[in-house]
Amino acid sequence: MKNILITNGRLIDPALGIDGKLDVALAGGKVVWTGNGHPPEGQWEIIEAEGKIVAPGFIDLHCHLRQPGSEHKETIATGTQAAARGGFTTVCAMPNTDPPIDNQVATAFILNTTAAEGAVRVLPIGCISRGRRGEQLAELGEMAEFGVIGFSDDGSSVPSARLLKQAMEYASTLGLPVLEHCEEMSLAEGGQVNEGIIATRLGLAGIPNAAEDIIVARDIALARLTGARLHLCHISTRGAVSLIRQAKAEGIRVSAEVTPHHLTLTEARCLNYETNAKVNPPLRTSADVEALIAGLIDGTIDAVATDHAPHTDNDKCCEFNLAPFGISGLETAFGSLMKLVHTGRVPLELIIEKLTAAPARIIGGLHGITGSLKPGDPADVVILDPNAEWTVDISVFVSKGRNTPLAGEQLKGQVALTIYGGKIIYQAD
Ligand SMILES: NC(=O)N[C@@H](CC(=O)O)C(=O)O
Ligand SMILES: [Zn+2]
Ligand SMILES: [Zn+2]
Repeated sequence: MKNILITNGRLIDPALGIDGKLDVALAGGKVVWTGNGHPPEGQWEIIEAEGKIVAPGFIDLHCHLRQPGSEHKETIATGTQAAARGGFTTVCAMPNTDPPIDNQVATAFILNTTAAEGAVRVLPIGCISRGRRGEQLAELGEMAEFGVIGFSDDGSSVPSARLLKQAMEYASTLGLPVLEHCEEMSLAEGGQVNEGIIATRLGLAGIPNAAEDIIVARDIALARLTGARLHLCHISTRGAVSLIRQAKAEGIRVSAEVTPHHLTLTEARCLNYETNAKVNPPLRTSADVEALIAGLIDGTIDAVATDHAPHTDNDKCCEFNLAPFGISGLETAFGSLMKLVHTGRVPLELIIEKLTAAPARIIGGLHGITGSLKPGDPADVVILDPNAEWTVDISVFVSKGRNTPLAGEQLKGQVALTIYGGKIIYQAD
């Protein structure tokens, strides 16, 4: 491995409060120095970053890698290559695979496969319930010993408040969060898109905001009761944002994430029965999008996570009703978030914080993840060109999932280079 010196870039490291022209030196898989002018003695491979931003490698709290069981949609190999292309050096894998990750052997499979084939670090999330069936608790303690960073039945909510309360009690003795997909089943059942005028025009059943708000409220009540850490996945409604804001003001241990698509797209994308815009939770209205942006800015929403949910062309090439939910998001995350920066809505430094320091805080220091570039930290770095314009070309996606409503779109802001453990793993052409 060559020693790398990244020079003349603008280093943004929100965990350390750094934003300035600083060089970064990497050796032995670690950051060894940041500073100006005089790097430590040695042989350096120079990476020129003039006009670019240098930041800690992005951390995705929520993605679907589909292995085991749906390797035709994605594998740990292809999903982590897509992560590298998106500037991510750590991704947390949701356990809704087949079989689900609900015990230590399955957890070990994810870690071993990653060690053999992964392009970036994969941190497993374990199921809350056995088989993700929502009936009995999974092997939470055993999975914790094997290194899961939290528990989730993502894909659905835990239907029983009693079971979730139990899960929270166990998770909090293990020091881990419960990550909830917020969707009240009886309200959401059969729903295809956001409930409202567009659903009516399309003749599709709707999923109302209340389906999310009800579970957010229930889960906050359980976090208040148990004192456990609750992390709310892919928040999409204005109601959820205000519930989380109140809960945080009360001192409840709740955190939340939002996806790039919920921050930048509305339900209007589903007109024309565009199945690549079919996602769970559904794309909502512009009033919801505004509330999500406000929540991101005021800290109500802690982090941005992709909820990368790859499906094959065949899966999505069908009647809207029959198409699976999900958007392939790793490769477009940064470019689409930059829309918020270029329109003056959100500062660039805040976007970087939501992709680095914030998710690192939620992971809580496990696996040595800091989301930062201080000497001694892993040499996980992303170099960004904030003004490069590019067209989303699904034919060059490295994810097997080409299911994005952004195909053909022009984005401004591109990942130029990704370094993982001191090695260059992606470089834009
Ligand atoms: N978000 C989605 O639309 N789909 C996810 C499941 C989920 O995150 O709930 C999937 O696994 O495909
Ligand atoms: Zn979900
Ligand atoms: Zn998900």
